[in-house]
Amino acid sequence: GSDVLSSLLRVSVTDSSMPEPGAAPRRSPQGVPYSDLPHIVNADGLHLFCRYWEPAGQPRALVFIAHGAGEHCGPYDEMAQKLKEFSLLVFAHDHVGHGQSEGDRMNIKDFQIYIRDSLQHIDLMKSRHPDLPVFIVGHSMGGAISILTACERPGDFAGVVLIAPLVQMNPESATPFKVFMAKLLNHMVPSLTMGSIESKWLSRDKRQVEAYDADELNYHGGMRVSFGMQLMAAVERMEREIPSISWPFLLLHGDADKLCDIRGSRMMHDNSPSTDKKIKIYEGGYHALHHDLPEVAESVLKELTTWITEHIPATTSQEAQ
Ligand SMILES: O=C1N[C@]2(CO1)C[C@H](C(=O)N1CCC(COc3ccc(F)cc3Cl)CC1)C2
Repeated sequence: GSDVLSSLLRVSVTDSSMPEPGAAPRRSPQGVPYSDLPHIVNADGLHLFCRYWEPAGQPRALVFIAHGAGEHCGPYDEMAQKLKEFSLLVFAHDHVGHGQSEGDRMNIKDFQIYIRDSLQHIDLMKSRHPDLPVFIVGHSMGGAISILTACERPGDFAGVVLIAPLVQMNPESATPFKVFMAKLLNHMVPSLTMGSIESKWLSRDKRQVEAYDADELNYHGGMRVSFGMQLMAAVERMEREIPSISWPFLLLHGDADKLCDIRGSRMMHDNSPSTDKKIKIYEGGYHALHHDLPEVAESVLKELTTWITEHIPATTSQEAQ
């Protein structure tokens, strides 16, 4: 009847890209309007907080930094500042559910979302600097994101630097019984949380461990079973991809790492067909090498800046000179 017609007429076609007039601005988990923060909006409409470190002169290359589980891209400021000194344009974002980005804290429906969002940000920066080579630097879970991102675009990256990447499960934490129980629990209570990341294993430098524990942008809660399953799925995906990895990479791993087993890095280095690959083992090094004892952190910065700058292709104009 006419009331149905009139109610239909009242339906306003809302254009999702334009906020409703008078709609409250989208705010970060810390309450800051995204209109005041550098950000991108991912394919699910979630706002991701971004950071950019732009060199003064012409940049020589783009470097995307992928942070790990439960942390955010802020702690990479020192590394990014160093890369900026070499005229590299560094950019990063807080992955969904991390730091100042939207999304359920340290949880993800599908690990592929991290890779899709990274490619969106990389493609955005490539569109702004079409002639620059692109590198990725990834730590821990961010290393897994970096590996799977480079595998999706095998010819697109001049190089990938992996700092203690998550490649294989820690055998102690992934005994067949524990994996079986995790899968069983995932069906029954996926939101059940397991233990949280033990910060004492992050670094031998207790000031770094204290900074991590005090950083409110880090997630200090327990790890959901469902999140652990996504990490396991990513590990299985990498196992399948490694035999076809042919892009250049640098692996840095501590042999006292208790969070991401060094065997994963050794396996990747030994089994990938890439002809341009390097692994550097830090004796006694803990997980977050870039935040380990000062001499280790310094060596990591030197290794990665040297490796990246040596992997910047000479531009045709230079060759012509
Ligand atoms: O400086 C830094 N580094 C950080 C924090 O701050 C460490 C953290 C990070 O990414 N990981 C450390 C923990 C690890 C747990 O792994 C699992 C747990 C349950 C499971 F079922 C399957 C897996 Cl694979 C994943 C990788 C980033």
